[in-house]
Amino acid sequence: MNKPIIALDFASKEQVEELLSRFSEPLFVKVGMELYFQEGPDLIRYIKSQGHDIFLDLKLHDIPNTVESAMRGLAKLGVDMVNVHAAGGLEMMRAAKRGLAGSSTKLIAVTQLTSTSEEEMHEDQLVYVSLEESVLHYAKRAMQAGLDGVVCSVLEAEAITKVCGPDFLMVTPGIRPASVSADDQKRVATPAEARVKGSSHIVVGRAITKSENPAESYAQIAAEWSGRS
Ligand SMILES: O=c1ccn([C@@H]2O[C@H](COP(=O)(O)O)[C@@H](O)[C@H]2O)c(=O)[nH]1
Repeated sequence: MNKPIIALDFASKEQVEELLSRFSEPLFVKVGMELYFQEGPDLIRYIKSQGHDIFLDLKLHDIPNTVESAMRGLAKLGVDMVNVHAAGGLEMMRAAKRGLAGSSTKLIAVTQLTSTSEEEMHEDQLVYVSLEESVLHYAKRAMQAGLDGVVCSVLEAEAITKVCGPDFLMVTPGIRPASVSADDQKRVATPAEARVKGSSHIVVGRAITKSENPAESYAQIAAEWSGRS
């Protein structure tokens, strides 16, 4: 069972240090735009030096040439996972993969953000299929482009496994233990539901980072995710 990925949605290295100081074991953490745009590659090197795995969640979405060059730069950071938006298209995803050639960094594609409801997808994107159909379409395109998996919600995980097989990564944010508010997330599930539906990884931010006791919340979520509680 993969470790829960903790979303370090902070604005400074000091906040990261404070959070990490509460843990004694190696973690899998996610660095997103907020933190990376403030602290940059030095922070990635710092987190690596502390022995943690990193998902660098920058969600690239641009023309193929730009994405390929950007990925060439990110490959040098030695992070464990990076991503693009599948909406950038097949050629862009292939270019992203070329940019990572020679590195062991996993490449995944965001399908539909977990903060998007079906109604919003219709209104904002003028995509008039079901949300699951749209996510499945993007998952198939990501697989066709040779990516390692997708970012999706737990609600689509079973359908993706049927089409893309059990080895295709399904990294699922929108994870909320039963007692925690959904906030801006629309497609949410508990850690136990994620295990049952076949997520390969869960991403958890506020349920840990805003908790009174982050280490305890992490331990509870990890236990539920692995089926130990
Ligand atoms: O579809 C997506 C893609 C990425 N995210 C990111 O995951 C975390 C979730 O944080 P919570 O506090 O647990 O809601 C956050 O960093 C998002 O940028 C996502 O939520 N949905």
